[in-house]
Amino acid sequence: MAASTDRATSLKEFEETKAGVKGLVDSGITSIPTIFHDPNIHLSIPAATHLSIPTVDLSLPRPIAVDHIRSACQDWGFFQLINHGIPLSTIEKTISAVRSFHELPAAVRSQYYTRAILGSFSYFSNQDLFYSEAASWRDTLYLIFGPVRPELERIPEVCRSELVKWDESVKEVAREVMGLMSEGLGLDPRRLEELSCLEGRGMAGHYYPPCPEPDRTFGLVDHTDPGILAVLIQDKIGGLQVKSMRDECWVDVKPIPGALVFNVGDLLQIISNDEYKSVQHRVVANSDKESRVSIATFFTPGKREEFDIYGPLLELISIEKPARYANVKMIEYLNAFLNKKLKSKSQLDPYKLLGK
Ligand SMILES: O=C(O)CCC(=O)C(=O)O
Ligand SMILES: [Fe+2]
Repeated sequence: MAASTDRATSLKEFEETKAGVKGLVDSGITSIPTIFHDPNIHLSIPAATHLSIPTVDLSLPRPIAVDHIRSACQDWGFFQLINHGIPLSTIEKTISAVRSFHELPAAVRSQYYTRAILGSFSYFSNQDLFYSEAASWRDTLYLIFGPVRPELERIPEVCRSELVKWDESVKEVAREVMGLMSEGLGLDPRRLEELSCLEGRGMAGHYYPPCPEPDRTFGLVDHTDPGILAVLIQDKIGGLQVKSMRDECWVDVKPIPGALVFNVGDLLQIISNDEYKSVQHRVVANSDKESRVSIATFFTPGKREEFDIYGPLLELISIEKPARYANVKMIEYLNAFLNKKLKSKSQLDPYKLLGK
């Protein structure tokens, strides 16, 4: 059989188990199937240990917090937020609810296995399984909280109340941080919120089982996030790495108990006219003996009608700083993301204006 047919068959077989990577690990495998062998793994140079992403303390006086957030968004595109008011116990409960879903018996969780994002809840392994060069060592549950209200009864009971509560908590902190980010751009604090940037919300509950050959694959290949902002919580295992813009090396995002990891998405880079940066990040395959859990909430504009267009904000454009991007039709932009492999050129490129 030709290699590509072989691969297609193996992908299909894996998909049909509906048990994800967790199912493979539970079957007792000691080596990973070839569909997971990543041809770019040699680029997986170890992270630079002397660097770390900035930490922002939200309890500092507002002008100082604005300043810290502005420089983090300009220089790193990432920061960890502490003293944000969400109790550690809430974060721990949310993480453990996602873990409980992924650790349900295979026969139970497989009933939820689907790639159809419609209907507010889905569970799958690798959103780009059929487009990517190599699969990654990760399963995901995905929820849509807005702009369309979720059908709550579709969310499995093991994690329903925790994830609904988490959506409310994360939205409130994001409201506050978007205010500071707007101010950091010299805009009215409500500017991003008025653009409906809090309304589109998707939540990915990732599960990274221990990998028997962590040198052959990734947990999540390098990518940028397409939307406005992502907010992540993670357990103590670690594995998330960010590409430093200055040194071009990978930097570990060390888990800080209770911290929220914020990162700028491609759309925020566009509307801020390159003031804030959307930066590549990835997750190495889990070499720990316990599974890793992380939960990312993605904020995108809720306005997605035919006529809803987003581009560099007029207040940020001048003769000295002309617009660097063309306008984006939101509905086309979001559809393009759903149909591409994660590891591909960022969504910014097609909108870049030449000569800038
Ligand atoms: O699991 C992580 O730490 C990162 C998740 C992430 O980057 C994503 O879902 O886009
Ligand atoms: Fe991401």
